[in-house]
Amino acid sequence: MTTQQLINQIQKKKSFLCIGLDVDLNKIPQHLLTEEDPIFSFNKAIIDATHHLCVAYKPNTAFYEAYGLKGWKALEKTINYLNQNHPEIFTIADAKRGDIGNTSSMYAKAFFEDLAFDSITVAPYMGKDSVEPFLAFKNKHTILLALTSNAGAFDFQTKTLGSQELYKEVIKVSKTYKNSENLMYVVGATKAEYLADIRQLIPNQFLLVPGVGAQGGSLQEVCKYGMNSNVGLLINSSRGVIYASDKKDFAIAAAAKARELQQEMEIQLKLIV
Ligand SMILES: O=C(O)c1cc(=O)[nH]c(=O)n1[C@@H]1O[C@H](COP(=O)(O)O)[C@@H](O)[C@H]1O
Repeated sequence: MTTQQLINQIQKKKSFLCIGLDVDLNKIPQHLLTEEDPIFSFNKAIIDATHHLCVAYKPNTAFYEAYGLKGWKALEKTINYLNQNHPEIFTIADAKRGDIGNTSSMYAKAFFEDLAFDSITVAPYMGKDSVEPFLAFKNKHTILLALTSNAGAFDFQTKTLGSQELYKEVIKVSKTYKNSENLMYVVGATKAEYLADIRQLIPNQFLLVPGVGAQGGSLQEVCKYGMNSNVGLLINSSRGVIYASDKKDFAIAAAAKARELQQEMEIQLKLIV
């Protein structure tokens, strides 16, 4: 998917919501456990109920890998279901990969070709030759971890390297990579006050912003500091949406939560026109 197609979808749906499909069999409604593929059944119900309210879905691969082959099959069925029924939706494989060049190439093939995701999250730590193999794919997007939402982000990412913080160095150096136009960045919603500085460095790039809902980040604060004229934000909520209810009404409850977030986003969108 091109960035322009993503922008068009945001304008049409008046939403820049990304729903995280982080499926935990201990948290989904227990009646689904008798189904042949409970993870896929859960995802399908959530997607059917919410696809008109969001522009992206982000399955975090850990939640699938944890269930072995069954989990991977459910991930494959989920991405195929999205690509066949909702090709306008932006899909994110939250896999946080990155390795030496030939290994990164294989990760990129796995997620961009075999599973046909639009994007993947990548850790920047191993540098240029670990990131560029992902960037080589046309109309696919590499979402680099810049400043993450967790407390551990302060261990390294905000430490000063030379004259500036490491996360700023990551952003600056990554802009010199081949095909850097395919880069997006992760900035945690819990670090909203850093977004003004980040926007100085990357005014136009899309940011994936997880951490609203369960982690306590504020959608309004993120928009205040992070929004650009194309919106430039994908705000993710996983647990806050998909586990709104653990009863039979779970998909309806998820849609109600997604609607709440979409409506807040619609208000924010009015501020940039
Ligand atoms: O890359 C991510 O998506 C990510 C980066 C980050 O800094 N913080 C973060 O929470 N995430 C992911 O975003 C999701 C957040 O889930 P909730 O806290 O349930 O909304 C999880 O899948 C996390 O792995």
